[in-house]
Amino acid sequence: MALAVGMRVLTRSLLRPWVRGPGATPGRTGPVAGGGDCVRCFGSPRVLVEPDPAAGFAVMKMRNPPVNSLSLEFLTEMLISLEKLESDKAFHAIIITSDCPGIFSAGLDLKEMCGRDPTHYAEYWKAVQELWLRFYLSHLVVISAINGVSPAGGCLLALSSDYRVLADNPKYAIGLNETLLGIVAPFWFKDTLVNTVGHRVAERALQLGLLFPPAEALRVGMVDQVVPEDQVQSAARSVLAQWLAIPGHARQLTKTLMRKPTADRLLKERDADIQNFVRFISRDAIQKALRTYLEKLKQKKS
Ligand SMILES: CC/C=C\C/C=C\C/C=C\CC/C=C/CC(=O)SCCNC(=O)CCNC(=O)[C@H](O)C(C)(C)COP(=O)(O)OP(=O)(O)OC[C@H]1O[C@@H](n2cnc3c(N)ncnc32)[C@H](O)[C@@H]1OP(=O)(O)O
Repeated sequence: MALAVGMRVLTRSLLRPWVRGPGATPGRTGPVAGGGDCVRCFGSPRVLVEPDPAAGFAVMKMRNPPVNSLSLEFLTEMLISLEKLESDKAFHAIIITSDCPGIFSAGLDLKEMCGRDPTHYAEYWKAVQELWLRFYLSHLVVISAINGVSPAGGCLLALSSDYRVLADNPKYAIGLNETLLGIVAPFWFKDTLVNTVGHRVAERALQLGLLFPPAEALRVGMVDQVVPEDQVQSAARSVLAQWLAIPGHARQLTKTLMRKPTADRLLKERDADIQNFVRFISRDAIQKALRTYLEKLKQKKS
């Protein structure tokens, strides 16, 4: 309910034409980060959408610095942008990438799961479920251009796309590292990983909280392609052409056929999953583990 209200407010206030570049004003064309002109960018403070309707796709850039952690507001803004693109017949695909150098996404925002009350945890988890369901089942082709590190929820986001291109940088590790934080990846994170890399690789990766550097990620099938860092966006665009050449209805029905059973598992027990999360995350031991982890991240700097 709160999410629905929040989304209505955000839709009204945030989804206006958005033009990037020094001195750019809304409604005008301006330069964009990757070069070239942004004809009609739109979006919200944390999500920049660069549409190319003539080519049938849009680039969705995450920009929630410093690390694109998936806060409630950020999740909501991503959902709204995705819904807007899905409801526009001009778009058949999106490329999701990051505007934060070196970071695709640091995953779920630990501050949303630490020191808050059960109502907040429930609202937050519902938004996490919603984003996964929308991306995982989207009728659009979703390509991840992974231009940075992507642990846990960042990895889940990438795994929810149809194809993953990862920049070849040893720092850009990807994986579901929840156990390293003393928490447990829920069954639908696990199912998404199993569907991608198979049961044995997933079992080992999940228990050990493995974060795979690019070559390893490619070897186990966690990503589909590893390319030099400066070619991630162009590689994503090239592969998109192949996906868009397939008759859309046939591809979409096939995607549904492959993914619906996994999504249905969550859809059937959404409320129970929320309650389970709230119970788990509220435990003193889990709260302590998360605080300690956040503290370690801070200490790493000093
Ligand atoms: C029986 C039970 C069964 C089932 C259980 C039921 C339910 C399931 C329960 C729980 C599941 C919950 C699932 C969670 C999934 C997640 O996504 S958890 C998040 C995991 N993420 C990480 O581990 C990444 C942590 N971050 C990093 O490793 C580094 O920050 C990173 C490599 C991304 C970048 O490094 P660097 O560039 O050096 O930046 P800093 O480390 O200095 O970070 C900058 C500031 O950002 C803050 N920060 C980093 N990550 C997060 C985050 N995920 N959330 C919030 N904040 C984050 C960091 O603290 C710094 O803040 P500061 O500037 O110090 O204020």
